[in-house]
Amino acid sequence: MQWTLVIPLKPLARAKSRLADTAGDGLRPGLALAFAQDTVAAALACPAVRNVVVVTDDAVAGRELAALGARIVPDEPGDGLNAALAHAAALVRAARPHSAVAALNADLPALRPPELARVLDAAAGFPRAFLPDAAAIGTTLLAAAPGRELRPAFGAGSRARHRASGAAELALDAVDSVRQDVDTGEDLRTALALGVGPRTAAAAARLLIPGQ
Ligand SMILES: Nc1nc2c(ncn2[C@@H]2O[C@H](COP(=O)(O)OP(=O)(O)OP(=O)(O)O)[C@@H](O)[C@H]2O)c(=O)[nH]1
Ligand SMILES: C=C(OP(=O)(O)O)C(=O)O
Repeated sequence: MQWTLVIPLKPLARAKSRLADTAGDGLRPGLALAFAQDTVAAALACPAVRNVVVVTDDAVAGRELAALGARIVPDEPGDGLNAALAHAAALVRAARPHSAVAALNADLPALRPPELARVLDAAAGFPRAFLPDAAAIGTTLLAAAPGRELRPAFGAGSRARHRASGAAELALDAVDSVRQDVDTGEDLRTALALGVGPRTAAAAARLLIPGQ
C-alpha cells in the first residue's frame, strides 16, 4: 500500500515555543524549518509514501518544502491543528478517493525512511492506527486506510485520545526515529544522538549544544 502523508506546520515564528530555552528567537524559526525539511525529505524518500502534503500558511516554509517535492496546502479552516489535518485529508480524498492517508508531525528530524516504511506497513493492517511518540504521551503518526476517516485528535495527551477513538496502537520495535519528536532541548539532544538529517545538523551546530 502506498500512502499520502499530511504534515502540519505552524507559521515558523510561532513554532517550537518549548525550545525557547535552547534556541532564541533569532534561531528558532530556522530550526523549526530544518526539522520540517528533514522530516519531509525522509518521508519523500520512503518507498511506502506516494506523496507528501504540507499544511502550512508559512510562505518561506511553503517555498522550501515545495522545492523538496511536497505539495503545499493552506491552513484551512483556520481552526487549529486537527481541523487543518481533517481538511487536508478531505482534499486528498477528493482528488483520490481511495488514498491511504496518514498525518505525520513535522518535528521528526531523525526520521529514517525504512523505519517509516515499517510503521506504514503495520498501519495498513488496521482501519485506523497510530504510533505513540517517544514520551508515550503524544502521537507522531495517525493513519487511515482507504475508505476510513482520519479523525485526528492531536495535541497534548493525544495517545489516550487516539486509543479511545478506536485507532490501533502500533507497538513496534526499532522505529525510534519515527517516534522521536522534538519539543524540548532534551528531545533535541536525544534526536541528535539518534542521528538527524543534514539541515537539522547544520541548524543545531549553530546552537552550541554541550556534548555535540
Ligand atoms: N498547519 C498547522 N499546523 C499546526 C498547528 N498547530 C500545530 N501545528 C503543527 O503540528 C505539530 C505539533 O504541534 P505542536 O506541538 O502543538 O507545536 P510545535 O510548534 O511543534 O511546538 P510548541 O510551540 O512547543 O507547542 C507540529 O508539526 C506543528 O507545526 C496549526 O494550527 N496549523
Ligand atoms: C501534537 C502533538 O505533539 P506535541 O507533543 O508536539 O504536542 C501530539 O502528540 O499529538
